[in-house]
Amino acid sequence: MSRKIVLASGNAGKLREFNAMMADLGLEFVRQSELGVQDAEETGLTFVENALLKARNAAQHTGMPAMADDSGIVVDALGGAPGLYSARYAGEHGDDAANNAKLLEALKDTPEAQRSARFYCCIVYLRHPHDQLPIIAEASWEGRVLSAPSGANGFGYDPLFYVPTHGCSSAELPPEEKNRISHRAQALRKLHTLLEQAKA
Ligand SMILES: O=c1nc[nH]c2c1ncn2[C@H]1C[C@H](O)[C@@H](COP(=O)(O)OP(=O)(O)OP(=O)(O)O)O1
Ligand SMILES: [Mg+2]
Repeated sequence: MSRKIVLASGNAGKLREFNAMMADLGLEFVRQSELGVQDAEETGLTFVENALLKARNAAQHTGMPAMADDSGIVVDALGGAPGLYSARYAGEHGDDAANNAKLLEALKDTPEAQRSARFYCCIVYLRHPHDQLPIIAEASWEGRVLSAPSGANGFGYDPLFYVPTHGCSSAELPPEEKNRISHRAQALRKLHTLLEQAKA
């Protein structure tokens, strides 16, 4: 697959990670902001609906193949919250410090054994604006919420997400290791396999 893809995200952390991972997969993309595409309204009630809304918006505004990621942290003790609403959990969209503080507060009386959580990522790819057969890949990454932030890498909830397989937070992982094992890495690899199979 050779055509350039418009990446329908405004999240600098995600763009950094897609930049690193897509190069390795031979996928070439351009950020939607460089093409004047405004963010889509995320009015969906599921991750896949929101990812589809973002990808469709970018494809319709550019006429190009488009890819979008909708992701979040799903916390068992909070009935799956903040989940779909992770980016605006504390109210202001993208205020990572406020979102993390609110999550710590919400779990302040929750013992370690009940702080299980997962990052979830859904990626949608559209070949063109009218594509009726989107390619969809999803993955989750199991962990638990720490009681204090740790680490300076990554973005969003990484300082609070403990990765049991590595004994550290996802913000303490070297970026290349996170880009090998994360929900986003797993979902992108699945999408790439589906793209190859579909020769999209
Ligand atoms: O690897 C991750 N490490 C830490 N936090 C993460 C990760 N992956 C998603 N998250 C959090 C950030 C944000 O609070 C929400 C995504 O929300 P989400 O709507 O998909 O993205 P966004 O609005 O920041 O940018 P955009 O929609 O333009 O892609 O989940
Ligand atoms: Mg968003």
